[in-house]
This record gives sequence, structure tokens and C-alpha cells, in this order.
Amino acid sequence: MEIDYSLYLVTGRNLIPDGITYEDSLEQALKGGVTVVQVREKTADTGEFLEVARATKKLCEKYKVPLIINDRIDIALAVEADGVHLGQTDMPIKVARKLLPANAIIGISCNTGEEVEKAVSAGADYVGIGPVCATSTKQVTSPLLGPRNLGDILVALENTNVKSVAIGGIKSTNATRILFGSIMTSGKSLDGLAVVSDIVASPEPLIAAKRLKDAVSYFKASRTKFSSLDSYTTESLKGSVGEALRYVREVSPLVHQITNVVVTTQSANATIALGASPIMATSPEEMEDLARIPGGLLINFGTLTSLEGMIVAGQHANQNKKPVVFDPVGVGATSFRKRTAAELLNAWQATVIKGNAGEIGALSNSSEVQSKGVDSTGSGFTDPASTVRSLALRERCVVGMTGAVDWVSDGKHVVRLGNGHPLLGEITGSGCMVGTSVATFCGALSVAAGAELKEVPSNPLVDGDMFVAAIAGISAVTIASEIAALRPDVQGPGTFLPAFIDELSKLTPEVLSEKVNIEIVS
Ligand SMILES: Nc1ncnc2c1ncn2[C@@H]1O[C@H](COP(=O)(O)OP(=O)(O)OP(=O)(O)O)[C@@H](O)[C@H]1O
Ligand SMILES: Cc1ncsc1CCO
Repeated sequence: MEIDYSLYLVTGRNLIPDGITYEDSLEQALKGGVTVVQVREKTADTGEFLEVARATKKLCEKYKVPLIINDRIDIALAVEADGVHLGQTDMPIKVARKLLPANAIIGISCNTGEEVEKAVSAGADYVGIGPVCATSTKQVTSPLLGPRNLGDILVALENTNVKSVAIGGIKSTNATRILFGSIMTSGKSLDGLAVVSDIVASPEPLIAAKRLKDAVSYFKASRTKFSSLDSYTTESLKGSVGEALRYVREVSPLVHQITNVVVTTQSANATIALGASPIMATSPEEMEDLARIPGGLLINFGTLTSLEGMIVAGQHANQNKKPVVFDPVGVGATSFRKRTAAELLNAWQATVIKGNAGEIGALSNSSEVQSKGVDSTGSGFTDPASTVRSLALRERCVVGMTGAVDWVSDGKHVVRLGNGHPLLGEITGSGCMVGTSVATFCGALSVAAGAELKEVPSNPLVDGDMFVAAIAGISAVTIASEIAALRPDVQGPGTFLPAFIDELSKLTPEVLSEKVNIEIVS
């Protein structure tokens, strides 16, 4: 039996709002697009469980949706359900298989990669992975997984026909992030989402179910990997970075920046010099409004003053298909920053992560490159191309690593950028301005992609070529620095900064295309 696991409803009679019957609530959910129903009754006695299962079966048949019973094989047999869902401490799969009809569906809850592996070898038809996020429906005893780790946990399913759904705190607002976090390096991802309260506790279960179903269908129909093309040439990239600057000037995107107190003014000025509009806003209360305005979002946690604002801003940006650029300043410096980076990357999907070698090393859990506070030290990675490619694959985004040479990867391609000037290393916040510039280009290309009819790379969280945006964002800064450093009025780092802002504002698409020193490494 081929089951569509897209929207898997787990019942929760105690959560249904007053005035709505169980049958009404279930029928609404089925009309909204639920594709599988699991009856879960943790406190009902056998007679009551059987009654609920029979009523559920009737509606499932009407809507041609399979019925799964939680834990109770006897009830599943009694109502001729399509299968059972087992917990880790329930009856073993092999025993259940013997008791049930040959074609019965058996699913099992898993919290770790090892549990998934065991489920596969025991012959499960599907696994329910969770809890992904915090939930009030169930007393959570296993550790929360977070959306970001789902791909790793699912690896055991890579070459099998075993299906997967995620469960735990899933709502229409985090559905896409969770689906995106499950994409494995091979491109395989979750088969669906299991939901309780977002549907059952809603006064309008039909609308709630439809919202979730739409998110899953859209995810499945879209390109689920990266916002980049399948292939590039040096010439095509040179042309594209110039074109990207043209878009920045034409679209003049709003670039919302939550950045550190050291660089706020110079980053806002760099945004204006590029031809865009900055807004430096940090309060959680204003994030929803700001996310509705197309453009880019930068989250730079250099002085970490508004963690809640950073979380909410990224979540709203994801929901509005706005690119999110993450600059994990000094992430290797303290364990607090490392924990916070993980928390942020679980809360939203980054479009681009940009950092110096020390920061990229810390995010990659590598000790090859050290950092001193916010600065990277030593000679860098022996294999920088693999470092950026691996992190891009793991985080499902574009990664830019800065230094004397810059490296950018979308998880497939890697480019080496050779522009820049040592004076950039002699002022504070040049890396932060690179982050601002990347967010500006991402914002411009996503706005242009939304307005244009021509085919552009896109995924469920962002439209436009974000690989090109990251390359162009870095190159605009490095090329403006080269031009500024040659000016006779530049005597050192103090006179360099204003000259650099001048040259950024005067940079043309033609000069950017002509001067960009780019090599496609893979
Ligand atoms: N020695 C150098 N030669 C050429 N370009 C450089 C050099 N050092 C840094 N850059 C350029 O400066 C920009 C910032 O990179 P860097 O790695 O210094 O950032 P960072 O350490 O994050 O900076 P900060 O923390 O001060 O914001 C990049 O575009 C990079 O190409
Ligand atoms: C110096 C410094 N400290 C925290 S953020 C920042 C700006 C450069 O990264």
C-alpha cells in the first residue's frame, strides 16, 4: 500500500476547543488535506478507545485516508485499521508484524540515528522522528532535536524505502524550516509532517490543515536544494556579479540589519553607498512588520544584545521568503556564542553564512584554524574548498569564508576570490561590512527574482541566485578596497575607511565585472 505521508494527523481529543465534536474536528481536518490519521488515546479504556477508533475509521474511509492506531494492536485488528504506530518501549516491530495482517503498516517513534537504523533493520514502514520542537501536547522525555539535525538523523534511510515524518511542535509557521532542515546531502528529505495541536486545537481545523498541507506540497514541488544554478562558467559569473550590482541600484532593497554596536554606523553607510536602504532594528515587536517588506536581512551577533529579536526576525524572514545572512562574529571565542549560533541556526534557515576562517572553523567543529576574539589567526585551512563545501552541505545554504583569499560554496560549486587589500584587515568591521554587502545583494536579487518572469533558481525559502549574491557582495567590498587603497589621499587605516565608502558608492557594474578575480575550483 503506497501511503501519502504529507500531512499525518495525530488525534488529541482533549485539545479540541469547546463546541466542536471529535467527528466535526476530524472531518474538517480531512477536508483540509490530512493524508493519514493516527488515533492516539493515552488515557481511554479499551471500550472507549474502540468506539473512537470505529468513528475515525468511518471518516477515514469516506475520505480514502489510511487509519493508523497508536500502540494497541488489538484495537487495530478489531477495526481493521491500516496499521499501527509503536513507541520505543511498545511491542517490538517483529512481534507486531506477526500479529497483524501481511500488508499492515508499522511505524515507530525514533529520537536518534541509531533508533532509525534499528527501525530499518526491524522492518518498519515509516519512522516518526521527534520531538523536533517544544510542544505542550506531550510530556517530552527525549531531547529536542531541532530542525537542523533532521538530515543527519535520517541518514540511515538514505538507500531504503522506509518513509519518515517529523513530529513535535510542528506548526504552519515552522513547517517549511523543518522540511528544509531534513534535506540530506543526497537531496532526500522527510515524506511528511505529523501534527497534533496546530490542527486539533484550532477553532478552524480545515484552515489549519490546509495551511500545513500547502507548505508540504509547495516544498515537495519546489527545488529543495540550493538557490543556485546547476552550472557556472567564469565568464557567466563575471557577468552575473555586474548584473547583480545593477539590480542593487535599480531595486534599492531595504536591508534590515541586526548588527553589533561596533559597526552599526559604518555598515549603514556601506549599505547606502551600494545603493540600498538600511534599517538597523533590533526589537522583537517590530520584526513581523519589517519582514513583510521585500529585501534582505542580516543577523550579525558581534555584541549579542537582542537574541529574541534575532530569532523572531529570521523566522519571519523565512516565512516571507526573505534571504537571511548570518554573520557569526567571534563564534569560536566563547562557548556562549557557539551555543547561541546553534540556537539561531535551529530557529531559522540561513541563506548565506559568512565568516572569517576562525568563525567558519568553529561552526564546522574544526580545530584547524584558531581565533583570537573576533579575529582569525594562523595560516588558514589546508583545504579551504572542502571546508566551505562541507559546511554549505551541512547547513543547506551558501557559505562565504573571508580572508586574504575568499572562498564561496553553495554545497556543489566552490569559487576562489582573489580581490582585496590588506588595509581591510587593519580596520574593525570590514568583515561585518562584507556581511552587510552580501545581505544587500541577496535582498536585491530576491526582489528582482520575485518581480521577474525569467527562470531563476529558487527554493521554498528564497527566490534568486544566492550563490551569485554572496560572490557579488564579497567582491563589491574587496574591489572598492583595492581602488580606495590606490588613492593618494589614503595614508593608512584612518583615511582608508572614508575613501572605501566613497569608492563603494562610485563602483559601477562594468568595473565590478571587469575586476573580479574569480576561479571556479569545482
Ligand atoms: N590581507 C588581506 N588581503 C586582501 N583582502 C583582505 C585581507 N584581509 C582581509 N581581506 C578582506 O577583508 C574583508 C573582511 O575579511 P576578514 O576575514 O578580515 O573579516 P573579519 O575578520 O570578519 O573582519 P571583522 O571581524 O573586523 O569584521 C574580506 O572581504 C576579505 O577579502
Ligand atoms: C571588535 C568587535 N567586537 C565585537 S563585534 C566587533 C566588530 C568586528 O567584528
